[in-house]
Amino acid sequence: MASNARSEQRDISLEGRQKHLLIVEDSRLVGKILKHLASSMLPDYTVHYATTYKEGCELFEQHQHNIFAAIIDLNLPDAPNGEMAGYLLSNELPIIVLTGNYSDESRERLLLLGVVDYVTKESQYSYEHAIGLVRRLEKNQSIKIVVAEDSQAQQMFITSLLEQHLYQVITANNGAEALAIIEQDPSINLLITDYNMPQMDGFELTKALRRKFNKSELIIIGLSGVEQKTLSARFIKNGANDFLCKPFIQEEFHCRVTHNIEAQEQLNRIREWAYHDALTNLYNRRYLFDKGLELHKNARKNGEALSIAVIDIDHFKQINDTYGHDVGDKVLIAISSLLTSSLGDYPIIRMGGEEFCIVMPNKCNQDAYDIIDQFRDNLAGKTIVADPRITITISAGVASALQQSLDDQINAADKLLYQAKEDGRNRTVKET
Ligand SMILES: Nc1nc2c(ncn2[C@@H]2O[C@H](COP(=O)(O)OP(=O)(O)OP(=O)(O)O)[C@@H](O)[C@H]2O)c(=O)[nH]1
Repeated sequence: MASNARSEQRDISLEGRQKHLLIVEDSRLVGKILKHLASSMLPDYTVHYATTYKEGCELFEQHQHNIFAAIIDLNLPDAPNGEMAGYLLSNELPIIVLTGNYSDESRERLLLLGVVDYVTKESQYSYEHAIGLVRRLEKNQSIKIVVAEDSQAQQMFITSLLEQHLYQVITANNGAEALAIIEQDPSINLLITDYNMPQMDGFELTKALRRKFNKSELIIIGLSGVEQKTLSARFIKNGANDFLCKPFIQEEFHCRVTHNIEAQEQLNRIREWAYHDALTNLYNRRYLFDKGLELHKNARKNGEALSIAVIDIDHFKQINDTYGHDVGDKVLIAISSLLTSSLGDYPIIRMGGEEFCIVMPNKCNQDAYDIIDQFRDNLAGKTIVADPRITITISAGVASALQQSLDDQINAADKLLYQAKEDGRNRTVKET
């Protein structure tokens, strides 16, 4: 097992840097298109623009500690043979090269040099692709990829391709090693695995991992040789997301890796939306009955404490009736942000209307009561919305008896909340 030294070095060196992009392009028109696209697609970046090799070098020297990547024209008036690319690559800067005309030789030369990608100046899409790659590189720095491959030459080749795109790479010499690495680090996003390996082959590894991680949690790309065509289908049937036949060309490799990572990101984004309440951005009921259920099951299985608190704003209808629904919404947003800043260690769910639920693993009834009642006490009398000035109080119920289902425990907390309302509001009621 060997984590990649160059990636680690780059990660550290980029930490705290501002986002600066260097563009070196002598055509005013192309430069204008790139600057325009950068301002809309990378609004958080400062763009330095040069039209010659000399200017490009000067700008790089001035801002090199902040420059993250460069998009450069291969042939500049004062550097017709790709000298700009050579200079920036010797300074370990990721570069995307623009070229006026494609040829197999120049493609080969550029990829050998170690550029991130080359883009032919053909259409608006080419320029969008170049700018989009900068954002991709930025995200790649936090993506961890395990390469399981017993051939040292193949392992080094795949690692170098991934490094060029700034991924964090961890290598394994066989399936058993890869399995141990991934089991220890659930933040690993992707595994690229060969089939033929000592100790544990690619299929066994894929099968073992699929018992623990589904396809959106861990992407698996299998590698198979041309002489073993059926391996690819078998990889998929054993749970791999995708496969690649060796030998592959670099573009094909990057396309497959990027495509799978972007699909995973898209899925995670959709899942995030599906789990969040649109007004307050707190979790919603769907989250409660997926993740909350898991927490509840685990607590029961391990004999650990888990408390459920249900909180409700007192006389919220009066706020709506007096000031209107918009002000009511402001109050809901304000209390959600207070809940997050005070109780953000626990999942906070908007159950609907002005009712919130907090799942508190490892908290017994008294501990959970103390935390929730402290929050209630701090809130009472505090101005929650400044204009018009609004103060609120809340009532809460805290249930911790785990013999019930999650649903039953929420109902029990709801009953205690009802009692708090009955007893005069602005109070917390726990189990007796
Ligand atoms: N502004 C706003 N109001 C909402 C929203 N969802 C529900 N409500 C309102 O919340 C109010 C809830 O009122 P009630 O259930 O009568 O409760 P309450 O006035 O808080 O009284 P108690 O809970 O008994 O103290 C109703 O007026 C709903 O229309 C929302 O998303 N935004």
